[in-house]
Amino acid sequence: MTSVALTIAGSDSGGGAGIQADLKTFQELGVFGTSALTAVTAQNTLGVHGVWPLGPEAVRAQMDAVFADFDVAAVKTGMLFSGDIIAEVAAGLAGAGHPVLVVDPVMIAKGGAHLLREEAVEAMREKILPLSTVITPNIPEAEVLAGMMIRSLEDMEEAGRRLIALGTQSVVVKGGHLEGEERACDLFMDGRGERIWLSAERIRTKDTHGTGCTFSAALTAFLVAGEPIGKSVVGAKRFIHAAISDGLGLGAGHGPTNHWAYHRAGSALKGEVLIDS
Ligand SMILES: Nc1ncnc2c1ncn2[C@@H]1O[C@H](COP(=O)(O)OP(=O)(O)O)[C@@H](O)[C@H]1O
Ligand SMILES: Cc1ncc(COP(=O)(O)O)c(N)n1
Repeated sequence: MTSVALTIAGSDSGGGAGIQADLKTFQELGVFGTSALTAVTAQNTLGVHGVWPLGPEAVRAQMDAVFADFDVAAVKTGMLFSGDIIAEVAAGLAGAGHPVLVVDPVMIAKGGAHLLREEAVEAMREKILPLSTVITPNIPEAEVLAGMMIRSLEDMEEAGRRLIALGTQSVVVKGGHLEGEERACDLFMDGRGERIWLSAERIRTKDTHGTGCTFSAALTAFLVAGEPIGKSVVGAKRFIHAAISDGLGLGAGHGPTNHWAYHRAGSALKGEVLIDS
């Protein structure tokens, strides 16, 4: 049977992040993607040029329409923008019987634009985190949610523990932004003590627009395919590593990653990601 996932996120007109990255990634991994838009952004590789949020009732109506007609195996959230939208998304997820939920707590775009209002951080912490199967913050997002600075791999572990204490079942702290680390290291932890460090060569490229969206969409797709969470995280890391390695060179700024690189790379990817559990 065809598996269905729902992404609740913002639109990136540049096609590298947001809803567009999620749907492309779902498609590549054999999952049928549905979507609930939270906002439209006018965006390209040079930055975010405008943000137009939808009303919370429009977000909820999209979710309800999808849930009413499809058997949704997992939901992914990206840009949620405001406390009002978050409250409606949380209510919509409860109405759908709390499906498997991957939360990418998108806050600030690489160019500095706010994709989550500051007033909404508390709602993210209190209303969305406790519903999540896994949350995938980058370093600045983990710092805000866990309330601490992250300067080292040890700090990533402490932030992971704090996020689990806030109610998520598991967490991937993504280390792409960790200054001074030679490899791109991410940490998976769950509430039962499982811990996996994933690392891959840090690629020297400016084309990293949408890496977080693409990683969490791939994680969602592997979960939908029935993989256990640890294997899904490894699969997502391989997917994003291929997408960053095989760049497309599009646009004059921070270009998108290559969403079809994973299939082109095939089994050659196996050795690219080191796993330490
Ligand atoms: N230059 C890079 N080379 C290899 N992997 C990277 C690079 N930058 C980011 N990654 C990986 O891409 C994923 C998302 O990265 P990160 O930059 O931490 O999140 P975000 O895109 O949300 O800011 C992580 O798995 C991270 O390790
Ligand atoms: C609509 C939208 N959603 C999310 C991001 C974050 O992108 P990144 O994954 O590079 O942090 C973005 N730039 N635009």
